[in-house]
Amino acid sequence: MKKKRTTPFLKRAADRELSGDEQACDVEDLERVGGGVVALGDVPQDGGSDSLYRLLKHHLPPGVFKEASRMILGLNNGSVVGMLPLPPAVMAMSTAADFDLQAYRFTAAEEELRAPRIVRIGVIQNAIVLPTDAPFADQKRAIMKRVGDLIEAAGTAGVNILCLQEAWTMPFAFCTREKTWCEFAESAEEGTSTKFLQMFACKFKMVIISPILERDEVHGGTLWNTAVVIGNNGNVIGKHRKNHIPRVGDFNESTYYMEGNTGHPVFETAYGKIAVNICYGRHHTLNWQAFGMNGAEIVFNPSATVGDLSEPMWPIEARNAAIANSYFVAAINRVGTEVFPRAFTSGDGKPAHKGFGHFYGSSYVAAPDSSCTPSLSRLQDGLMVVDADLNLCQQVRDKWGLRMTARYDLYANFFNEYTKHAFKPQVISDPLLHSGLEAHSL
Ligand SMILES: NC(=O)NCCC(=O)O
Repeated sequence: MKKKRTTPFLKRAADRELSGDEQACDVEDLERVGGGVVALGDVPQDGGSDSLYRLLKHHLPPGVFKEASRMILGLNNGSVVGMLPLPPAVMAMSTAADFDLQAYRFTAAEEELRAPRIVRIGVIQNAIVLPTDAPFADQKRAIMKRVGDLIEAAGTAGVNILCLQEAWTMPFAFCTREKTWCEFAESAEEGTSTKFLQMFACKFKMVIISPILERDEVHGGTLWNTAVVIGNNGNVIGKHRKNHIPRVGDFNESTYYMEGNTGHPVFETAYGKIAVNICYGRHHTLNWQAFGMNGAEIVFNPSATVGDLSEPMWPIEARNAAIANSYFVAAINRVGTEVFPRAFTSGDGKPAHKGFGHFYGSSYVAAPDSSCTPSLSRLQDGLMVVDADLNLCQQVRDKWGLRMTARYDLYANFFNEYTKHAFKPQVISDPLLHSGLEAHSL
């Protein structure tokens, strides 16, 4: 019997020498996919298939799959998105700890005056470990242990900048509106998760973005949805608080915290200029744009979102932001199904329920030239490692001129008018609509 492998393809890819033009998608064993196929219209009870990419690989003839993947992922610097070989030790870690491991590389054209600026990006997606009715301290400790194992793998893979998922230290309990979950909040600067990650940042000389539920003791213990940015020397460089708070479906986050007050900071790190657009902010194009205007070269989008609500949007929005703003985007979503002890409702007519639905993982990285990696598993914890030559940002800006043609003054004026109470929409009506003349009489 064939041995089941849950993290199939990049482990093997990294085992062998890759030719320069090798496709990023040479998947051979897709056992999970075959088992997870559902008929159109069915709602999968188990989270469904492992990934669209593996589904296609499994069902298409190889030549058709190659062409389909070129069309889906696009071309990076004129070639298919390349695979990145990883040290065998990292692959061994993914086997031992059973997480999806994928690695790719985005190149840029060689320049005469600038050396390549290659940064190794890592993203981690994970499920909670213990049931949500376990003691909070145990839940948090178990998540930190699990994520610690994944961070070790990222560090061993030589990741320079690592981002975790939104509110990574806790279940995404904001659906419940119960205040007991506020206990998971901690100080951005002094909290246990920050101290925990500072250790890894020092050990691996790695910048780490840590999205947590923040308690701001200085301002009356208020709560925020915050990303803490830890520098490669273990210092806290700064933090960003989520700008746009969802009020959709079971995402009852506005019960807990307010819209952020930190603007659109870009953090200049040893490895490049980075920013964090937290989850629901990805639906707001101006949010993406402001980070770009402040000079971000990579924007991370740590998220927590579920299938019914957003899965069709997921592959589009972060990728579109990378294209529209000529920077790299790393989109990270948690994985698994979280069930809470007490049923809740969200005022949408649905019966009281205890679950949020399936967090579909599918983390990926998109490049400014519209190319994109495949996604991590929809079902499994995962680490994606991506080399990105940041020179690509300026090259794409020079090619497409999107900043130059943006007409910011036009829009500044428009927004200025729009935000006035007396704003009148610029609508030019067909005079015949209100003239009493019927269309058929013309
Ligand atoms: N965490 C969060 O903001 N989720 C909102 C749902 C979504 O943006 O898909």
